[in-house]
Amino acid sequence: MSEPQTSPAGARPTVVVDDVSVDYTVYAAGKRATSERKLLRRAPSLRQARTVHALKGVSFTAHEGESIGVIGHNGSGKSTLLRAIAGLTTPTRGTVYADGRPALLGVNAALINELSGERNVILGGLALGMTPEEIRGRYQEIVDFSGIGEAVDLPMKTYSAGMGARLRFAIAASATHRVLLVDEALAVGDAAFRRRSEERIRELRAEAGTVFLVSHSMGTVKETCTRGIWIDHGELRADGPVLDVVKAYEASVK
Ligand SMILES: Nc1ncnc2c1ncn2[C@@H]1O[C@H](COP(=O)(O)OP(=O)(O)OP(=O)(O)O)[C@@H](O)[C@H]1O
Repeated sequence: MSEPQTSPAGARPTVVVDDVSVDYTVYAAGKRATSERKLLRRAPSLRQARTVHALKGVSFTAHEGESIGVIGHNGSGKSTLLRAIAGLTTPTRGTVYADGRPALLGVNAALINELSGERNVILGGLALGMTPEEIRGRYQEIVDFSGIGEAVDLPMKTYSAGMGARLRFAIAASATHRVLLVDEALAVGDAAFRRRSEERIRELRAEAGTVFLVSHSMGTVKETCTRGIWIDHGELRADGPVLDVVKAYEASVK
């Protein structure tokens, strides 16, 4: 079960995670050292600094056409793994090799709250490397996918959390990525939106990309993914066919 998944016949590797560890330094009272200023402000309590080993020597290879569900309990290191693959977090040790620029689409994707949904579709599309023509061509499709309707003309700050997250997902899923990283985005929508998202993930996989999905919903993972990766306290606990990995994980939390 913990042996690495053998590659699908002839499929090209898209992501190689080679012995990756990520450490975070956490300061007194659980404050995170996110900026130099914060660090200086907290200087008197530096001696209370503590290291969190968020990922510990994780290795695996992903291939084109795979859809990989990343599962594990809260704080086990799943988001950190996705951020490392996207190049947003630098591993303390080890290396990530990736095909193209993996796109991380999560409920946190940076859009501007003061701007309308429409402006944000353009902004998000440009950030994902689409040309203005491509964005114009896909605009209606993105808005329809998000299901936010006429609210697209209103500033994003007037949206509910679910509406904002759906629009972010719709923008990011509209581009064709070689490697797409989805962090819990599917948890935010209603049943109809979830169905559209799952369908889109299947399409992206069929386009020979690789999809990583972090989710606490084992149903979604089983329906959407071919392979499971279980991260437990920062370590790769299991890697294999999705049904086997989900079963082992569920057995461990009972
Ligand atoms: N920027 C940061 N600074 C300090 N510690 C962090 C930071 N980001 C994450 N951590 C810590 O690293 C560990 C792994 O966090 P991570 O967010 O990767 O877990 P997760 O599996 O995605 O959790 P969840 O399921 O709750 O979203 C946790 O202990 C978390 O508190």
